[in-house]
Amino acid sequence: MVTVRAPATSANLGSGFDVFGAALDRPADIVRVEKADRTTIDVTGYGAEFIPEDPDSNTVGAVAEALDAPAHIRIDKGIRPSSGLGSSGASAAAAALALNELYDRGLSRRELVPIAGKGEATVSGEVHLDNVAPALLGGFTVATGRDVTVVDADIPLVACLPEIAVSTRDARDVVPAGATMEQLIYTVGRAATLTTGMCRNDPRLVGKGMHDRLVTPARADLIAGYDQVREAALSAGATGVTVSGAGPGIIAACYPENRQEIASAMVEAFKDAGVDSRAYQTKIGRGATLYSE
Ligand SMILES: Nc1ncnc2c1ncn2[C@@H]1O[C@H](COP(=O)(O)OP(=O)(O)O)[C@@H](O)[C@H]1O
Ligand SMILES: N[C@@H](CCOP(=O)(O)O)C(=O)O
Repeated sequence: MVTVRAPATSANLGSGFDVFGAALDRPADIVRVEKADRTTIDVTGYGAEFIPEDPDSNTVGAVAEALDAPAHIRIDKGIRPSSGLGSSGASAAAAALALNELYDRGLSRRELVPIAGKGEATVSGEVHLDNVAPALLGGFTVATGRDVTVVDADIPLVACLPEIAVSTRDARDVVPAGATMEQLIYTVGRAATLTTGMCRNDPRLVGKGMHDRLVTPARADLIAGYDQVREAALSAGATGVTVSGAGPGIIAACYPENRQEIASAMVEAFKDAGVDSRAYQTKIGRGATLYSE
């Protein structure tokens, strides 16, 4: 049996749609695999009742098929599905690493990124590697085509998850079809600022670089209370706040001393908007961890 813990991830980080991603220290999914004649899946944990166990519909099924690695796969969800915290991608990344080990396929973590991406695409509709790359490789990742650059950044974060479900597939439908030159110049400036901040471990630059005028406004409209929660986090000391992945999670960058206050402020602001939520005080963390038995 092989067991893997794969972390939640926050994709886009505002200015890096479909490119930027960050592994979060917590929460995480745990995936256990055992060899079998055909693939079967059991799901337990947070939101398990909303996750299909049919291999054709669960992200881990396509991974097992791509690796020609049939297995009994047990998924213990620590990351709620339809969260914007890379829940479906975390299971796919964990399964890729676990099955590669179980069947001794000898692929590197980088080689597993597109395989896990195939699994994730079964639910989101299109391949985007900005969840599975950080889930496998850790840190802050820049995924362009098959090239992934990793920065082992150390940035404190708060991820606040409201009791609203937004599927990545639906949230991709509201992405604008094009951009003006002015919007492109703004986005490049912010993305470069964010990347510099990650390389320097500078929460101020990371927060500044999270601002986005292109994709985020349309997605924010799908999250009740977004503007109030963003304002509350900024007032409590966040250096930047944006939609996490496709939402409804909201991610804030900060200095360590403000993290607790920001988490409370975000939960309070959601409550004022009539929405229950849960805040994770976290930071950029490592990629999936492998445990063999
Ligand atoms: N292993 C899995 N973990 C989480 N969600 C899964 C899994 N397999 C299939 N799904 C489906 O994927 C959808 C959630 O994925 P997605 O919309 O991309 O959100 P998230 O940001 O949580 O990854 C849900 O419809 C869920 O049922
Ligand atoms: N780049 C994707 C990321 C989706 O992340 P998720 O955590 O919501 O699955 C997108 O923005 O659609």
